[in-house]
Amino acid sequence: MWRKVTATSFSSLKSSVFFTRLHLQQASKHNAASASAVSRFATVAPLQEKDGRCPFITFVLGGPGSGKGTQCIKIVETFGFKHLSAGDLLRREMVSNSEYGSMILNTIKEGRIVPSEVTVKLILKEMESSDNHKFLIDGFPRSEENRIAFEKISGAEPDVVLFFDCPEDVMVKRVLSRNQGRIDDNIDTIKKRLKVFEALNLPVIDYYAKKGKVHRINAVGTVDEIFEQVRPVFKACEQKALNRS
Ligand SMILES: Nc1ncnc2c1ncn2[C@@H]1O[C@H](COP(=O)(O)OP(=O)(O)OP(=O)(O)O)[C@@H](O)[C@H]1O
Ligand SMILES: Nc1ccn([C@H]2C[C@H](O)[C@@H](COP(=O)(O)O)O2)c(=O)n1
Ligand SMILES: [Mg+2]
Repeated sequence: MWRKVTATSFSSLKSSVFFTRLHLQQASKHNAASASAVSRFATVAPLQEKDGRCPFITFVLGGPGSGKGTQCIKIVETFGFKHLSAGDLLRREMVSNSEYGSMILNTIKEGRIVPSEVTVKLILKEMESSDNHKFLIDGFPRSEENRIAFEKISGAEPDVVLFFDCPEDVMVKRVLSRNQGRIDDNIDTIKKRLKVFEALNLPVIDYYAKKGKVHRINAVGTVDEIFEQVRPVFKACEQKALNRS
């Protein structure tokens, strides 16, 4: 069965090495927001077992341009996971005539984070409709609001958290040369995304680090060099993922 989890108080995070005054200000705003976001989820069902198996969940985290999507492609090829990029799901929703379209567009353009109510629904819908039971959830949770909403609604927590740790100058260079026509790949939005990453995403990584779930990957190097750090993480849990029941 799924492990049931409960939300964590922000006070337990205050001693973290990652924490700064900015984190705490942002975190308390998001803590208040998360309570109301979670209350709007009454219609979304918790994740269920499929064919007698519980999903094996990996959260893939790291700053903008740290190489999450690139490494996810290699993990899918090598280990047969289903890749769900929260950013891609939101971009797809944005262009699909959704009632949330303009809100998502403006939020992404501003480098901010879309309310969990929207993102968690999109992720859970994809998980429910997939035949796979091994998931890479890329770019999620981006904030404590995301994390708490996902854990409460799905009734699950990740088995593994990958953290692609990359210096800002490398991330900026990669994003500016990405050339995929993304509305947020410009220097002004990147600066905002980096601030949001530090203020809201590092606390999530810290939370899971304290639970012993984080595998830190040095994200500087060639794609293949980086994958050689990723490979043993999945090798080590291959049996666990296969035998999940
Ligand atoms: N190790 C690497 N060396 C050089 N370039 C890389 C490396 N990994 C990824 N890139 C390139 O950097 C850009 C950003 O990579 P990617 O899209 O995988 O990052 P991301 O973490 O998913 O970013 P975002 O959060 O903005 O979606 C892409 O153009 C990709 O081809
Ligand atoms: N959990 C998430 C993930 C993504 N977004 C928005 C904000 C991001 O800047 C944008 C692009 O995501 P990426 O492709 O870089 O992973 O999508 C969000 O609001 N919440
Ligand atoms: Mg990406």
